[in-house]
Amino acid sequence: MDSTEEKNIILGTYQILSLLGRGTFGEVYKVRVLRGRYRGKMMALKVARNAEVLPYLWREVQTLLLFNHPHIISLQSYLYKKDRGELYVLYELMDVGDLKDYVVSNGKLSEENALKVLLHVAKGLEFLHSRGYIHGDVKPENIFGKRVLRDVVWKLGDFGLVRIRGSESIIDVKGTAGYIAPEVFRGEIHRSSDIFSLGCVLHFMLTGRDPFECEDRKEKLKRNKEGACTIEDGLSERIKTLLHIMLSKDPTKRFRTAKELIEYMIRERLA
Ligand SMILES: Nc1ncnc2c1ncn2[C@@H]1O[C@H](COP(=O)(O)OP(=O)(O)OP(=O)(O)O)[C@@H](O)[C@H]1O
Repeated sequence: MDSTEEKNIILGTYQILSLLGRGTFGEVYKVRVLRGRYRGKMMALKVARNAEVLPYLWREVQTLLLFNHPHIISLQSYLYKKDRGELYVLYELMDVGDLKDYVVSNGKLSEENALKVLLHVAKGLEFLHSRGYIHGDVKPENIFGKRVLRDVVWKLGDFGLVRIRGSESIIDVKGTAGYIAPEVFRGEIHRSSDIFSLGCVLHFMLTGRDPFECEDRKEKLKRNKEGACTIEDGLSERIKTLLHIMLSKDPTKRFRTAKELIEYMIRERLA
């Protein structure tokens, strides 16, 4: 560590203000940019050191560089320090944090708020889907909020498992139990697999639990593989109908893409 880093300055450019969190890649810091194009701005800097997961972060970097959308987290720049085996990635700061923490701290969302978040994320996904990409890891931890005036804008992040449609004949099962579409366990993935995961996110926002929740982890995984979800009682009929479509075991019975979901939401006055 050089002397500038001792003063909490990374690469002579980013002043660390706080630690936002730790993930499998390394740490994410809230930083103030001290020079260059973004001078004076607060941003999120990911410092990735774990060699095993670097390829996933590279995939995210390569994908995000191509994307510019109000509901997809934006990547400002990156730097690879080959000698140290470290990748530094600068993102826009999502000051509300992720949706998982948001629901855990604020409690379940009202239907109106949950539908608002759903629409924001669906718009980000629509952009991806229309370009032939599948996100592959839609879950509350990968959805981030940012305060804009008095409102919160929600964006899709974490593109480490992104895929181009049809690029792999057999796929590995990655993701988080509770949010994986059942066909993914059979080595199949479609854009509608993201719709299934987003349905699980909607269930989580409204009830505080994913639709496969149970004490026993093995049993939960089994239920997820079988697509045996339990939709909690107490939700309105229109939400239950929406969840039944999104969480359908058969991928062809779901919305095929996020565009179809948005069209349905508009038609049914859910958006
Ligand atoms: N742009 C951002 N703005 C604000 N907070 C962020 C941002 N990116 C990540 N974080 C926070 O930093 C922490 C670590 O995030 P990170 O994305 O590195 O985890 P991860 O390694 O991807 O997670 P996982 O281990 O599930 O893959 C999380 O708490 C997350 O909410």
